[in-house]
Amino acid sequence: MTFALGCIADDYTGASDLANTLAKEGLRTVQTIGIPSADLQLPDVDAIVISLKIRSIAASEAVERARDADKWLRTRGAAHVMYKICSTFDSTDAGNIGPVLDALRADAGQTSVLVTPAFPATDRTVYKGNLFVGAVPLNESPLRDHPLNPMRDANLVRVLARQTTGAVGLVELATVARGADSIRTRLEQLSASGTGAAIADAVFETDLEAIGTVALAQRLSVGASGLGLGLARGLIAAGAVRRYERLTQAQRIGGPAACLAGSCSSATLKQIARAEQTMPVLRLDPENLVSKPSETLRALNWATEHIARGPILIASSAAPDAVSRLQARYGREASGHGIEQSLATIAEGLVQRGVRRLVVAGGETSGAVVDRLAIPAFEIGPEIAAGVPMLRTFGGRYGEMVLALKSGNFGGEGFFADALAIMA
Ligand SMILES: Nc1ncnc2c1ncn2[C@@H]1O[C@H](COP(=O)(O)OP(=O)(O)OP(=O)(O)O)[C@@H](O)[C@H]1O
Ligand SMILES: O=C(O)[C@@H](O)C(=O)CO
Repeated sequence: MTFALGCIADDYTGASDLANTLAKEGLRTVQTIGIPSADLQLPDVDAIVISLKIRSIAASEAVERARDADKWLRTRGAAHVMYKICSTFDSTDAGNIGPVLDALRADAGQTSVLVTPAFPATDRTVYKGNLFVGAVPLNESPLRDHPLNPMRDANLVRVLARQTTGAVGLVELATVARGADSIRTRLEQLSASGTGAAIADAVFETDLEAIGTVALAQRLSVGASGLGLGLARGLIAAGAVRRYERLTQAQRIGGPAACLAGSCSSATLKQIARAEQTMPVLRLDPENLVSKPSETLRALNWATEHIARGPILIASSAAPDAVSRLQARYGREASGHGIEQSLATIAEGLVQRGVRRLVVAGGETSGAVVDRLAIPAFEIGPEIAAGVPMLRTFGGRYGEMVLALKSGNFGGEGFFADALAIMA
């Protein structure tokens, strides 16, 4: 097996977002869940995206898993590995972006690593090291109330410096806008002064193309899907990969369809409210989900009543004040993990009742669901919304299924209906 680009994603929705971008840019791409087992026959591809679930676990464990994935990719010939993080830089002062970056950088024998979460397609831009979500700095966006990693500082040089052992520098937009040579020169300066990570400003796709070109000459880069776009265009421009036309039509799979939401992002809350106008929606009791196993049974009984008549949505999602109250009572990790596992149990019950089309909202939630269903890999289908492709399972115990794993903040208000329309 040979491929041009190896990627490691810190969560599953992030992985499908990156896989979507690479496929859209013309790279034949497969998304694997964890390191592929020896007996999984992967198709011929240009890019492999290994999905890990390491965004919110202990830093030492995240480092170990990322290093194993990196080793797997390198021993199969990956000259460049991109570590995919969230476009809203989801992390805490304890990690995990910094510790993973430090470890992969040391393994790659590289001095300075380019880092950018910019992703213009979803309005994430970086200027003077500050991350903007739409028109506002990260700390003024809804991410300031994220249930697991509240983002209260928009300055990524500062944010990353608190997580890494090395110094953090900046490649300013004026430098990026002058093109690849100018970025390379700045990176060499930062490297010479021993700077371990360089946050790169980027506002437009042309900025990411220039950053991608420079990154490809190195062994490691860190960023969100915008960086993936830059790397993909760089590979095609260099003739390392021939552009492939992605499928824009999904093959029909049919059968019952369901949506599950564990994301509490403001985008997902609006999408659930909109879905209530078009499909039956069950709002779970989050307190019962954490403390009483019977809540999952209630959900599955409700689903059994409705599923034959059309798609349904089951959600644990709640507004920030309700999330805070639950966390104060049960702890942030215990409530998050408890709800994820309950939603995974509901997903498994739905699939056992014949569901083969499943939409999941939320990165951690998607991770728990996909793990419970023991899906080994996905082929990348048509795009549903920016950053969200339709995924077709590759192998696995339930046969062929289609899924959409939606990052919490992605998609328009009609996302659930949009996804179901494509996953016909
Ligand atoms: N009502 C609730 N109260 C407290 N926590 C909740 C509630 N509903 C869901 N959660 C937890 O909130 C977390 C949401 O994280 P998740 O990654 O699934 O969504 P997200 O952060 O919006 O998505 P992404 O990571 O893709 O941006 C999960 O741990 C989930 O179990
Ligand atoms: O980059 C993003 O914003 C998403 O792919 C993601 O990682 C959210 O979990």
